[in-house]
Amino acid sequence: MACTVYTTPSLSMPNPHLHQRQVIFFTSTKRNQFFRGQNRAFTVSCSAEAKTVVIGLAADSGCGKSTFMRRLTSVFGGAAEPPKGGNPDSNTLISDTTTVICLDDYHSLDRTGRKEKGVTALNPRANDFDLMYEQVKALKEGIPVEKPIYNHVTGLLDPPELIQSPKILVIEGLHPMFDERVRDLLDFSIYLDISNEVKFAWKIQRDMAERGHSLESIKASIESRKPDFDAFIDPQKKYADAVIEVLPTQLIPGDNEGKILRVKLIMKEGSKHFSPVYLFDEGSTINWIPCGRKLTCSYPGIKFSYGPDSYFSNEVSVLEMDGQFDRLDELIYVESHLSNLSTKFYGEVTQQMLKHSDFPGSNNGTGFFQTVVGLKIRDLYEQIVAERASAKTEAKV
Ligand SMILES: Nc1ncnc2c1ncn2[C@@H]1O[C@H](COP(=O)(O)OP(=O)(O)OP(=O)(O)O)[C@@H](O)[C@H]1O
Ligand SMILES: O=C(CO)[C@H](O)[C@H](O)COP(=O)(O)O
Repeated sequence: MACTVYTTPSLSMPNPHLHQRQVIFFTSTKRNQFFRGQNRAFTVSCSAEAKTVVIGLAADSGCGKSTFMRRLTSVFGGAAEPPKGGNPDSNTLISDTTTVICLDDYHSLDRTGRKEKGVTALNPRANDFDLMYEQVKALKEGIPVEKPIYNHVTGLLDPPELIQSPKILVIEGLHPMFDERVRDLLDFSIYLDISNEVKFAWKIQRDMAERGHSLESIKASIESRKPDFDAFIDPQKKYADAVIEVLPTQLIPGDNEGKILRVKLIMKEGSKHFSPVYLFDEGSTINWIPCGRKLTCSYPGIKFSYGPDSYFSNEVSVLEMDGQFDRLDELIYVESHLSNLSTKFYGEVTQQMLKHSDFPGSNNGTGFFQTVVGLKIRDLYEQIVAERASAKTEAKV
């Protein structure tokens, strides 16, 4: 961290007069403090450099954040695990390059507190945005923090855990783009926009099949969260650099089963370090049905679309896939028609998809576009690192 040190000639002086400045590298976490040394007083004033690349991932609960995180960390290599020897109910996942923190840890009200006050976890009143901002900022500047833990098993706030500043920090949860101060710390932001019909289908699949909840309780839970979801979570999508929107298919008229999906990757134009992926010809409007000799498709087939559009008054490029793959190895045919994928070798998207074929959404646009966004994030990270390295070299010359 680069800091300016102001020194005084002697401690005996009233109102220390700052007369000397020099820039040093200071590793203490004690910033902007007044220190007394041997016959000298020091005031350390730091304008800390960003060290960590910060990514925000917003979505409602049960909308695929964990799955997306697993795909992202896999792109960087290495497995993501909870902090070693820590709280077994920690929500944090750490790999060699990335640390994923769950913003549920900034709930200021525990489950009982929320019940007493009649607010949901989606309501800003149930969350501590000041602490979220302070800690994300500190981590971005390379300073470790003691982050609280929200325990989803007990519904209580557990003692904090120590989080070291990683190369890439992902903040995932309900509100990564809600608070302007936190939003400004993000180098890239993603919103997973799951339509109500699909969210319902996924919730039924998980909460009924895997958690034994009744259909009525799932419906009631979705309904009770909806007003706060509409007020506080959904509006964040206008800030996202990339939105993955998941809708029911249009290939089967009237389908509301939520099994075959139409998925849009909405990519903001002009975001720093991010250039949208395109199909065939950048900026053109394209409809493509790739089924035939090179891609096996069963009913109802696969349709891709690509083109420019406007999203909350921002210029965007939209890539859409409706339908699902029968054979994942044939995805290479689709991949070879896409450009600007930021892959390191031919077929890397297909390789990633095959590696995680057991993850939800691997046969459709959800898994495909999550993988593509993961590769774009790796590219963004590498660009930022390269820029910093060249800035340092220039500063030395
Ligand atoms: N792409 C997908 N296709 C089909 N189902 C999916 C997909 N992504 C997620 N799901 C379903 O939603 C469930 C939740 O996914 P995941 O754990 O990734 O979401 P989450 O947002 O992290 O959830 P939570 O916040 O509740 O922990 C999965 O178990 C699966 O049933
Ligand atoms: O929306 C959520 C974020 O994932 C959860 O509902 C919120 O964190 C409260 O958790 P719990 O239901 O375990 O008390």
